Order: sequence, then structure tokens, then C-alpha cells
Amino acid sequence: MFGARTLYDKIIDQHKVMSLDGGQGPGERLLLYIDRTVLNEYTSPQAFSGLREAGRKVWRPRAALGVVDHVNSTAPDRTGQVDDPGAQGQIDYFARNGKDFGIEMFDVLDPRQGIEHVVLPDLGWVLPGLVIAAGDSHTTTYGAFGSVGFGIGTSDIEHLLATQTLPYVRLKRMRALVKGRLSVGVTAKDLVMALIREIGAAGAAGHALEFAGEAIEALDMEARMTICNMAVECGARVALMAPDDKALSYIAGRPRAPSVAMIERAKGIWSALQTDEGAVFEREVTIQAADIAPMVSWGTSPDQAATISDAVPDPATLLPEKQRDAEHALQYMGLLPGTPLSAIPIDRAFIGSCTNARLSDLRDAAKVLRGRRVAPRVRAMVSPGSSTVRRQAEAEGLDRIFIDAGFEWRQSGCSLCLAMNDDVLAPGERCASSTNRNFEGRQGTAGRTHLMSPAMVAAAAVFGHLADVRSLSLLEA
Ligand SMILES: CC(C)[C@H](C(=O)O)[C@@H](O)C(=O)O
Ligand code: SF4
Repeated sequence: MFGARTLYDKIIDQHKVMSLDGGQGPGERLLLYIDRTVLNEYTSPQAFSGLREAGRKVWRPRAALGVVDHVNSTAPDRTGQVDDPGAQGQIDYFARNGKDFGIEMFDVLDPRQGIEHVVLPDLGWVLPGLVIAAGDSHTTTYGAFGSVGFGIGTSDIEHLLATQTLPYVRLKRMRALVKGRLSVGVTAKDLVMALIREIGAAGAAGHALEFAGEAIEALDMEARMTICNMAVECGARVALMAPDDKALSYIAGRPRAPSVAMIERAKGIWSALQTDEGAVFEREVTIQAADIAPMVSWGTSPDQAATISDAVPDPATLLPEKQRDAEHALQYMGLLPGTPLSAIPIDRAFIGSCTNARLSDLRDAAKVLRGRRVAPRVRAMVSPGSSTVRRQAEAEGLDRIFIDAGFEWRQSGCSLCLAMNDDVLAPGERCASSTNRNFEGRQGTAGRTHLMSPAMVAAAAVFGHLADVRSLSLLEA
């Protein structure tokens, strides 16, 4: 019945309730069944208010899970309360919605609390072949497991909760083939930042972006999540990787994972979750992994980035359509063309976010920090991606390494990734950050963000300026 299909199309076909326009291929309008969703206190309130007003129930409450992550405090001694009454109102309304609509919610003090996109994989709740839609753009993270994940707006959240379906437009297909292997000291964050720089912040707009190739296969699951998470920063609506044995072993044994026997049974079905030979992609890019070096952003869009050995670009040397944005970005960032990136001093260092605050990320940074100190005048903090990750890190003694180096060991939440709580840059402060967005004001009004990997943040914290982590020559194999 079908010809050669992409992984994306296979999953969409399996979830198509009905076509709405009889179309085929990209642009087809259809009604899509959604397997699971995650809710947060920031984007879900109006959806629940809408349900209340219409007198509707949630169709399948057990297909949803709520986590407080965006506005909560990350103070080590936090309570369930925050000072900001608006934020407290969101937290309280969220809890009430969970009760009234029968949805399980992890509140701030729940030991499973954390950033939603860290919590779901932590739980083993993200499975190959699922469709997961949620009120947050970084829902693309789940593509690392071969699950179609995408962000939706508030009215769509309401529709999803009421019906377990969404009207959907089938995306175009794009593939990024990453050949060869990453060099020592180069991470998944560098890979995805290099891709974003190459194709631009809208380079994958309107596409489901599948990652394939030796370099992707060689990555562990958490590194794959970093890539799928940040794929939205080049406009991808969906990111995907074919699930393999690494994905299955990551899932197995987690609190909400299917039993080992069920995973065994599912293996046959999951192994078909691959793009068929000859399937059509509207766009393909090929990257050589060996060419990638540690990346840092210099501007106010994730594609305004360069390798750490480069200098701040002169806007006049860029493509004409990029010049004005670059000039504006350099003015905002307080940077002069020609300045070596490694000469840029920092005030703050932040390791956190759903991109780069999983256990392996904390290990990477701790490896750099062991036996070293954060430079004087740099305030450094780490907010583990989830409370579970925080405990796991403590069990390994990583907290001691961070604290001894001069980092604040915080609780979990979105934190300085978007500064909706007390974790905010002062105007003009410059931050080396393991997050995903460097937009103006993202980390605080007039704050300046440089995106990079967690190991690179650790190196910047130690030197007091942006730095090549490889120059610390401590990267054990
Ligand atoms: C608050 C939310 C709507 C937003 C998103 O959708 O991504 C946030 O998580 C972000 O990272 O900017
Ligand atoms: S950690 Fe950052 S990117 Fe992730 S959901 Fe929170 S605000 Fe969004």
C-alpha cells in the first residue's frame, strides 16, 4: 500500500485518524492521534480555563503528565512557595487543574520534579513510535527515541486534552547526514550548533528533520537528546533519529517504562521504525563530523555562532542579508569585530536547561572542573535537569566537584535558561551558558548569552573568559 517511506511518515501514517483533505505527502491536512503530552504551569493555564468554560473533561487523563518547571525557584533550600505572586498563582492553578481534571502533576517538591523534557525520558515514558505533542517548543527532544515530538500552542493543548487528537499538517522531510566521527573534546552540542550555523535559524523551517549517519549512531542517548532538543533552533518542527539498541536499553528499567517482556515484544515493531531505502527527502544536508570544533555563539540568534578559535565576525564580510542582524547583535552583545572569541570575558556561567543538564552533561563539566576553581568575579551555577538527575549526580559526588570549584549547586528547573524565576542576569552581564537560546533579554533584560556545551561553560568559568576546553588537555578518553 505504501512505497518507500521516511521514519516520520511511517509514524504519522500510524497515527492518522483520517485525512481532512484527501491529500498525500507534505501539506496534507489530517487529524492526528496524540499518544502522550506533558503540561507545564506556564503554557497550560488557558487550556484548562477553556475546558472549564466549555464544561469539557480531559479525554484520557493518564496520557498527560504535569511538571512545574518554568517559574519555580532553584534555590537549594526552596519551599513550594515563590515570592512572585503571578508565578505562585500559576503554580497553584496548575495543582488545582491536576486535581480537578484527574491529571498527575509533579509539584516543586516532588522528588521527580524537573524540566519536562528531562523528566519524561527520566521516567522511561518516551517510547519509539509515539506521537507526543506538548505546549513547549523543545518537545522535539523526544525524537532521540524515534518519537515524533512537537510543540503546540495553548488552544491546541485544549483540543488535545479534550479529544486526544489534533488537526495537523504533514511536514516536509529533511535529512541531516552526519558522516564520520566527532573528534575528542567535541560534543553533540557543538554538532547541532555547527548545523544551525550552516543552515540558518530557519534552515529546517516547515520540515521534520531526521538525523542519520555514523556520528549520530555513535552518540549516547543523552547526546542525541541534545541534538533533537536544539533542532527546533533551526526551525525544525520535529526532529527524529531511528531508535536502536541504545534507545531501548536507556528506556528499560525506568520507573514508567514497559516491562522487559513488553519491550522484547515491541522490538519487532520498533525495528521497522527506520526510513526506507529510496524514501524522498525534500532537503538533505551532509556534514563531516571530523570538521566540527567546539562552538560558541557570538550573537543573539543560535545561528550567529562560530568555532572558539575564530574571531567576532565583521558584519561587512557576511552575506548581505545577514549584515544588519549581525550589526545589531554585536551592538547588543557589546562586541567588536575581530575580537578573538577566546578573549571575551564572562561574568556568569550557567549549566542547566533541557538541552544540556542531564547526568552525562554534568559529568562532562565536572571532568573539567575537578581540582580547578572558577575564576574570581565569575558567578557560576548549575541547575541539574531534574531532581532525579540531581540525586544521581550527588550519589556520584559530582555536587562536591562543582561546589569545590566554586559553582552553586542549585535545584532543578528552567532557571536561567529563560529567567522566569529569580535566576536572572543583571543588565550587561555576560554569561557562558549551556542553554539553547541567546535571544535578546532571554536571560534577563540586557543580559548577554553565549551558547556552548557544558564542558565549554566549565572551561569558560575556570578561565574567566570564553575558552577552548581542549586547551585544558584533561579530556580522558
Ligand atoms: C515557555 C515556553 C513557551 C517556551 C517554549 O515553548 O520553548 C520555553 O520553554 C522556551 O524555551 O522558550
Ligand atoms: S529549560 Fe529552557 S528551553 Fe527547556 S523548556 Fe525550560 S525554558 Fe524551555
